[in-house]
This record gives sequence, C-alpha cells and structure tokens, in this order.
Amino acid sequence: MVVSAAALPTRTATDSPVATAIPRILSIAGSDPSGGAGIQADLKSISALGGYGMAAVTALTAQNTHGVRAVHVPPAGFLRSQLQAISDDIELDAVKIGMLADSQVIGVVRDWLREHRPPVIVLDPVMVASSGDRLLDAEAEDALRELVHLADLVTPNLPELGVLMREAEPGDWAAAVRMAQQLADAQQTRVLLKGGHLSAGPARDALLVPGEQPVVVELPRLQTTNTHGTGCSFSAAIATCQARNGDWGQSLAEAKDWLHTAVARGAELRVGSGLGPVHHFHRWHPEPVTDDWWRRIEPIRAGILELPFIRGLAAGTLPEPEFSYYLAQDARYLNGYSRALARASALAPDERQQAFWARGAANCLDVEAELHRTWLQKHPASPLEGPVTKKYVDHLLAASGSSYAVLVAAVLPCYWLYSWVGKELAASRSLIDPHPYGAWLDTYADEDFAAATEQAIEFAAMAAARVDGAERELMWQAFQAASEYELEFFDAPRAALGQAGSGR
Ligand SMILES: Nc1ncnc2c1ncn2[C@@H]1O[C@H](COP(=O)(O)OP(=O)(O)O)[C@@H](O)[C@H]1O
Ligand SMILES: Cc1ncc(COP(=O)(O)O)c(N)n1
Repeated sequence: MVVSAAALPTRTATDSPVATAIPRILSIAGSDPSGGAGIQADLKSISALGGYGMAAVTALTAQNTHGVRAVHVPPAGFLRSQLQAISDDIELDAVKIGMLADSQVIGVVRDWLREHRPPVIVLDPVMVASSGDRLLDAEAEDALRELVHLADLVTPNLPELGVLMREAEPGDWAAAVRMAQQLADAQQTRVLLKGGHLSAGPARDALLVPGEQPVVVELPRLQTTNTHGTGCSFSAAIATCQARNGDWGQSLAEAKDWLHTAVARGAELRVGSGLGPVHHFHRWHPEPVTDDWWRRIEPIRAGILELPFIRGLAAGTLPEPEFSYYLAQDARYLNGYSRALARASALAPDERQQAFWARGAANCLDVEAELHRTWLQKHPASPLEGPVTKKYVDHLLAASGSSYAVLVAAVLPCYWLYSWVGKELAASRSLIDPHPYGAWLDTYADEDFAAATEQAIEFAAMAAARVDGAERELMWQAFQAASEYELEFFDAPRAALGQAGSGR
C-alpha cells in the first residue's frame, strides 16, 4: 500500500503548476490502430482521468491484439514540427513519453524536452510490445538510457529495467526492487517498477525515490487476457493525476486503482481474439449486474469443479452408472426447463426475446429426445425424478409464476454454468483419446450453445436494468438458488448411487 508521497529536491510539488482544473497532457508516442496501446490508449487514459489529451506521433504501427505487423517511422524532422507547433501555442501541464522507435526520434524528443522543460515528464521506456515485437531499435537503447535523467518518473517493466541497467532481467521481485533503486540513485530520478510481468503473486508495483524507502502498491492479479496497453495507459494516467494533484504517491494510487478496474472489465469491450485492450472508460459504463452475480457465485463455481463427478467426467474415469443416472435426470430436468423457457417466451417484452426463449424451449425437447434415443436406450437408468431434479424444477416452476425478470434470472445458470463447465472440460477432453464421454462433452463446448448463453446473459442484464432494486434482489436470489441447484445436480448421481464409484 502507499505509505508516503515522494518528492525529489530538484522538482517539488510546489514548483509545478499543479491543481489545474483540466490538466493539459501531451503524449509523445506511437500509434496503435487497434486502439489498445500507444497514443490511442494515452488519449483515452488522459480523458478518462479528466485531462485534455494531445498527441505527437513518433511512429505508426500496423498492429492488432495479436501483434505488430509493421512499423513506419516518419522523418524525425516531422516530429520536431509537431512538438514545435504545440509548444509555440499551448502551455503543457505534463508530458508522457512512450514508443520512440529509434535514436533520431529520441534525439528530437531530448532536444525539445531540454528547451521546453514541461513541469511533469513521465517516461515509459517502451522497448518490446506485450506480443514480443520490438518497438525500439536495439542500437537506440543507449540513447534511451540518456533520456532517463530528464524524466520526473520512469516506468520500466522488468525486462526494460534490465536493459536500462545493462543487466539481465531481474529474476524475482526483491532483485527487481534493488535494481530499480540503483537506477533511481544513479539517475537521480523516480522509478516506478511495474511487476505485471512476474508470473505469479499479486500485481505489484514499487515507486523508488533516491534516498527514500520504496512505496509499494499491490492489487490482486486478474485472470484475464485484456492486458494490451496496460503500461501505456498506466503511465498516461499517472502523468494526468500528477499534473492535477502534484503528489506522486497519490497519483500512483489513483492511477493503479483506475487501471485495475479497466483491466478487470476489458473483456466487456469484445475487441480482438488475442491480448485485448483495457476498458478505459469503465466509469462511464455501469457494470452489467450479471457480471456481479457471476463474481458472487465464484464459490459455487469452484465447488462444481471440485466435485468427484466433474473430475471423473474430465478424466474419463466416471463410472458409467453415475453418468447414466445423470443423463436420465437431465432428460427429466430438460422437460421442466423447457416449460420454464416457454413461459419466459410468453412473458417476453419483445419478439426477439420471445423467439429466443421459444427456440430454447424447443431445443430442450429435442435434446431430451436425443438423450433417450442415443445413450439412455443403451445404458438404461431409473427414469424416476430424483430429489435434486425435483427441487430444481420446482424452483423454475415457481419462478414461472413470478415476473419475466425473475424467471429469466432463474433459467440463466443452466445456460451459463453448463457452457462454462463445457469450456473447462474441453481441455481435458482433448488430452484423452478416445474419451468415453467425448460426444457428450462436445455438445456442451458447442459454439452455438456458447452464443445462446451470451444472448441469455444479455437478456437477463436488460431485464435487470428495467426493474427496481427490490425486484433486482429477487432476480439475484433466483439466480443464486438455481446456481446452487446446478452444483447439487452434478453431485446427485454420487448421492443417489452411493460413494462406491465416485470416479476418483
Ligand atoms: N493481470 C493483471 N492483473 C492486474 N493488474 C495487471 C495485470 N497485468 C498487468 N497489470 C498491471 O498493469 C500495470 C502495467 O503492467 P506491466 O505489464 O508490468 O507493464 P507493461 O505493459 O509496460 O509491460 C501494472 O500496474 C501491472 O500491475
Ligand atoms: C504504439 C505502441 N506503443 C506501445 C506499445 C506497448 O504496449 P504493450 O506492452 O501493452 O503491447 C504498443 N504495443 N504499441
């Protein structure tokens, strides 16, 4: 956690023109046409944190969420013209520097900084993209090292710190902090060491100021692929906060907090299939309530993955009678579930939703018939309704007598948890060949089912947005109860047939 704010004797908070209402921030960086990194990320970050953003472009990249395909560096003289045009007219509160491409570009930026001395300079020493592609010529590393002492803050990640110090990349956090402190002392500047590249542990950063104790900020590491442009966004956000409040410790804490939610919610943007961007404007877009529900059932999800039934299914060791019991119950369940979906169709507020649930209801009956025709005919199991099936179907039928919103919340876990379990199991399915339950596993990892799940989630979120707080609470309760029944449903074969063949 932040324990102190840091200020160097050479540049103190008081000699910066701080407390500007809307700080004017210039990004000197490369362009990322996919919008996740570079000047695009910087302008979004500056705006999201309340600054006025400007950009002088050092290089054009052709890249997407998978990597950099090409880099074009315009003549360095043109960058000089851009910078000159800005400083001839506009007073700047902070400058953030990102991709510099080559030593000529670095030379232009160095000369302009010396001449104009903006009050806050944050240098992100971009060298290699998260995709592994180079964004700085190897022979320009010396020139970049010489720029460090001009910055008020330099923000290396672990590999960049190693290059700046002409040493191997530090192997662990303690070694990295020591190395970053050496850099701060040698260059007499602040260093923000970013620990995003460490493979385990929390997402941790440290602010090192010559002659002071390190200030560490840490938040839980998020399991996400939306990390493209985190470094760009972070440094632009810190520059903006610093221009406004003049306190490095506070700026770091504010920017880290904002970035963390931006990383957590990046997937909502649905941009690209590689390393996606972060959600810079998350504060403008309230989180869909369904995401909150999903987080709140995390213990139920963890419980499902630990069930002997699921483990046995994944490993292919589940005894056949348990699987047959499960499918027989599933067939019974699908009949009741189909009625609940038909009721959702009847209550739906528009034709799109009406048609969606009606299709779902019909699909359930098809799958029920298919289960009987294929597996259950060959592997008979008791057709009697088990206690968990009864409880779960009763819950759905009770919700069918409630509002559309509550009913949609009650039917959602069957889509969502099944689709999710299907994806979780898909990996182990491919490791075991032939897999005794392979055909069944494939139907749950099916892309059409995943698309239907996305649609069901969206309709539930839309319904939640239209009801008041009391009804939204009823929706949550219906969702939570159905999620618990999903867990019990997976565990029902073991409970019904005894512990003997638990599949472990
Ligand atoms: N998976 C993650 N969860 C939470 N924070 C992350 C994650 N990945 C990166 N960050 C944070 O994003 C910021 C920049 O990360 P980093 O990857 O170290 O820099 P760069 O993008 O320059 O390589 C750091 O504060 C880091 O902790
Ligand atoms: C134009 C430009 N600047 C910087 C980065 C680094 O960002 P990341 O490390 O997240 O790939 C990038 N990919 N593109």
